[in-house]
Amino acid sequence: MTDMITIRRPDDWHVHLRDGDMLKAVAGYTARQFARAIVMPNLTPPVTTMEAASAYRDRILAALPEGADFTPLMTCYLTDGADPAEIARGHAEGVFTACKLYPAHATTNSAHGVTDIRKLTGVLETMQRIGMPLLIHGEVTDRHVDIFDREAVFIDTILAPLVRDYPALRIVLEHITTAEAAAFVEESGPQIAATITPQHLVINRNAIFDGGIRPHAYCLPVAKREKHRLAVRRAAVSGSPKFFLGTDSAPHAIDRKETACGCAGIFNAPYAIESYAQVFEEDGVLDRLEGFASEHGPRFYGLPLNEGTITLERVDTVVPDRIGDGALALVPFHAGETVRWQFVD
Ligand SMILES: NC(=O)N[C@@H](CC(=O)O)C(=O)O
Ligand SMILES: [Zn+2]
Ligand SMILES: [Zn+2]
Repeated sequence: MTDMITIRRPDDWHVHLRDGDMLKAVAGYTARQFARAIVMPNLTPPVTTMEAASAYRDRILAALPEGADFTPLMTCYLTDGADPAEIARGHAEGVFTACKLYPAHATTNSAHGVTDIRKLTGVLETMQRIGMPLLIHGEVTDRHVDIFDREAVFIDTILAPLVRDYPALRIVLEHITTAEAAAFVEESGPQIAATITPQHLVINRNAIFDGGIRPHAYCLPVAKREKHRLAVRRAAVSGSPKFFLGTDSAPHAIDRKETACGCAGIFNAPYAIESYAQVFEEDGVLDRLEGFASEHGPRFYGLPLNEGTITLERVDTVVPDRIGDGALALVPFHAGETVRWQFVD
């Protein structure tokens, strides 16, 4: 007897699809499992205008495999000079679903990010007024702050005051990694939510140093101590509508990962839903996977739930060491491991 689960088709509320040949190589993995995805704007140059976002959306649609049923939801990369009028117009015309705040130099391609949140006053007032979500990479960039503390310090010094100053602003704290982040979101009002990646449910910081340095386990925010993984995991499986699926799948070519100064990012798109399903099963709440993967996100964003379904079969699946060829070969999350589920369709 096979064991199957069928859930409403999920969405990915945080993904990096990249551009050019890499986009063509990875888009199909996300489009296969997810009906929609919030596409991160950290290209070079970043996506800061309606024109750039529309053109990028067209390139994504053109990169999809024949017959794919997938809607990219575009985001506007905030800079110090971001224009409230352009953002409001982009939102009204359905080009921008949300804006993305990268503190300058916090992560990959964030050099044009925001140097001081006070520069965004007009933008944040506008977003609050029109109900447009602000998505945040929540880490301070002060190099004197220990890298494992940068998320918690961001919450204390930037996010908590931001929530106080803009009490109706809808905020998603992206890819949370700490007990402090989970608690902050849980204790905030319904306008504050968080996305959670598969890797932050599965690995702690030991994985980055397991018998040697492991570049494919390195992403930002960096994985933390075990107690933080457990707290993030409790939040994900709790059934709270404030926590939802966002893979942060972030492909980088192997030679950019396996080098003296390797890029941050884990490519998890090919087995994303399997990875989440395994977590919910291990915690005895497979019945809550659908809420996390397919319901909490659209409800937060005020979008309709997807109509279709996906089916997963409980069958051991070996994740390959590499996916793709040549310069576009990538090492997926769980490479060489066995996951206990398989996405069927
Ligand atoms: N998560 C990562 O480690 N990397 C992301 C950027 C980001 O989401 O911070 C990337 O674009 O590579
Ligand atoms: Zn980020
Ligand atoms: Zn990301």
